[in-house]
Amino acid sequence: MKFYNSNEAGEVVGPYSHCVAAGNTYYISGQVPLHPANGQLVGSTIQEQTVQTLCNLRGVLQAAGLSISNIAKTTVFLTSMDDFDGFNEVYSEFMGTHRPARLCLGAGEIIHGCLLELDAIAYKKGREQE
Ligand SMILES: CC(=[NH2+])C(=O)[O-]
Repeated sequence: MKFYNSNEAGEVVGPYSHCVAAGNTYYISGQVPLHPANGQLVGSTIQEQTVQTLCNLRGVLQAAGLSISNIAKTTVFLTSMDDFDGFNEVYSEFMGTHRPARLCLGAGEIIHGCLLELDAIAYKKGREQE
């Protein structure tokens, strides 16, 4: 396995790595809307927080040599399903024409009062098994 961490996604907030590759499959830890530079929550609306979360996701993807097109599946946790449309608005723009599989569900509480958390599984062809 190979372990990746990104300065563009901020410090991890617990005992885990930003991303772990097992062969050609990459497991990206839950991303939240905390700013990479200072760890502070960015934004108060679901749109603002989704932008920061996806920027952090992009930072992790880049650290592992991946891009959006490598994402096979995401899991999204929202503290309120009333934010579903607002989240989708930003997520859809971020993904462009790429449409990974997805699970989206409501969560009781997310660290630091974040409105969402999102993790991802990505795939990259041609890596040696490690
Ligand atoms: C924020 C997060 N990914 C965790 O596991 O605590």
